[in-house]
Amino acid sequence: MYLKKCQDENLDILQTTLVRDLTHHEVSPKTETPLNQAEIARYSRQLILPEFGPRGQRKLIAASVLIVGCGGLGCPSAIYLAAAGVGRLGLIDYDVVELNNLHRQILHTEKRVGISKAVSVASTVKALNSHVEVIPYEVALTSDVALQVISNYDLVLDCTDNVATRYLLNDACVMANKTLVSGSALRYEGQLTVYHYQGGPCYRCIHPKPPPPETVANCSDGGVLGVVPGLIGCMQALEAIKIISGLGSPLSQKLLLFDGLQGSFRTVRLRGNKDSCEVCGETPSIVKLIDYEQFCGAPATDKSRNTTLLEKDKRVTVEEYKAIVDAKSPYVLIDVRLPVELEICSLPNCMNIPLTNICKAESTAAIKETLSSLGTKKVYCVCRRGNDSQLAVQQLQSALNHNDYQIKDIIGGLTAWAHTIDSTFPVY
Ligand SMILES: Nc1ncnc2c1ncn2[C@@H]1O[C@H](COP(=O)(O)OP(=O)(O)OP(=O)(O)O)[C@@H](O)[C@H]1O
Ligand SMILES: [Zn+2]
Repeated sequence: MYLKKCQDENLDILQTTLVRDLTHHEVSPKTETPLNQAEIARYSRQLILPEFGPRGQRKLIAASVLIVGCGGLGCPSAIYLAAAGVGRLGLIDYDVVELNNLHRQILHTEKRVGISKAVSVASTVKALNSHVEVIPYEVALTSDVALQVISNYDLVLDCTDNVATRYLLNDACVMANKTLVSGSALRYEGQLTVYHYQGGPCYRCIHPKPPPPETVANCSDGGVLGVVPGLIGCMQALEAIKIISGLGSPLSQKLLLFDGLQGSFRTVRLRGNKDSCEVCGETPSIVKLIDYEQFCGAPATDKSRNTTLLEKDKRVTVEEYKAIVDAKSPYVLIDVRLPVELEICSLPNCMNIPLTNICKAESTAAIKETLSSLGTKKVYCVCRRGNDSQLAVQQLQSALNHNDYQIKDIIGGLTAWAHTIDSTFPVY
C-alpha cells in the first residue's frame, strides 16, 4: 500500500517507500558486530555508562520492538527508542491524526491532520535517527494478524487505549513468547508494568475477567493532561531498553503508579504467575486468539459510540430543537454535562444539572420551580454527544413522577448542533 500524499516535507522520507505488509521479517543479529565510528560518536553519552556500555548498545541495535498504538503513549516510546538506537521499530495504528491529538501525541504535526498516525510517527522517528529501520503498519491489530506481526519482533509495547486490544496483545504475546510492556494514562494518572517477562505474570493472571464496559473511562470522555502519557510512554521506552540490554530490574510483577497531581511515583507488588491462568497457566484453555470484542463486550477502540435508549417520541433532532427555539414558546433546557464542560461551550438559557445529580431532590425541585415559573411542562435534555441526555430523560421521567411533563433529549447533543445547525459552535 502506498502512502497518502501529504504537504509535509518531512513525510518525503517515506513517500517513496512502501508501508510493509504484515509478514515483513528481517532478522539481522548484530550483537557481535563491533560499533562503527558513527555509532560510537552518536551514542557516546550512553556508551560510557558502565552497566550499559558498547555491549548494551549492540543489543539495542540488534533488537526489534513493536509499538502498538501511535498516540499519547506510542509517540514518546517511539522517539526515545529510536533516539537510543533500537535497530528496528514496527509502528501499528489504523487511525489518522486529529487536531485534538496534538496536545499529547507530539510526533504528529498540524500539517499531518488526516494522515496515518503510523506513517506520521515513522516519519518523525526517521528524521531523528535515519539508522533505525522503521516499519509503519496502517492497520488495526486484530486476532487475524496479531501473531503474524508480533512474531517478527523481540519485544512488544502496548500503547493502546482499549481493553479488547489489551487482552488480544496479552494473549498473542504469551502465545508468541514475547514480553509485553504495558502502559496506560488517564486524567492526571498513569500506570506501567511488564507482562510475561521471564516467568512473570501476564495480564490475565492479574485480570482474568474484563471489567464491565460501562466502568471503563477513556481520554475522550474523561480527559488527559498531555504530559502524563508523555511520562508513561518515556518509561515504557526505558523498560524496553532495560529488557533488551539486560539493565536493572524490569517492572515485572510490579505496577508503577504515577499521580501527576501529587507528583508521586509508587510501585506496588503484583501477584506472580497464576498456575490456573487461562493463557499462561499450566493447562491453558485459550490456545488460539479469540474474538476479544465479544469477550470484553466492548469494541477495540475508545471512540465513543452513540446508543439509542429512548423511543422516538422521547427525542428531538437538532433541527426540531432549532424550530422550538425559534418558535419562542417556553420550555426548559437542561444541560447534563459537568460544569467545566459548560465553560467550554453551551447553548443559551440552559440549566446545568450534571447527570449524576439529576435525581437529587434539590435538582427536581429546581426543575419543577422553573417549569412552573415559565408556565410550561416541556423539558429538553442535552449533553455532548447524545448518550447522557437519554439517561437523564429516563431518570427524570421517574424522578419527576408526573405524566404531564414532556421530557425529551436532543439527538446527537451539542456535537450534532455544531455539525448541523451552527458551524461556529465549538466541538470538543
Ligand atoms: N487494535 C489496535 N490496533 C492498532 N491501533 C490501535 C488499536 N487499538 C488502539 N489503537 C490506537 O492506539 C492509540 C491510542 O492513542 P490514545 O490513547 O492517545 O488515544 P486516541 O484514540 O488517539 O485519542 P482520543 O481517545 O482522545 O480520541 C490510538 O491512536 C488508536 O488508534
Ligand atoms: Zn497469565
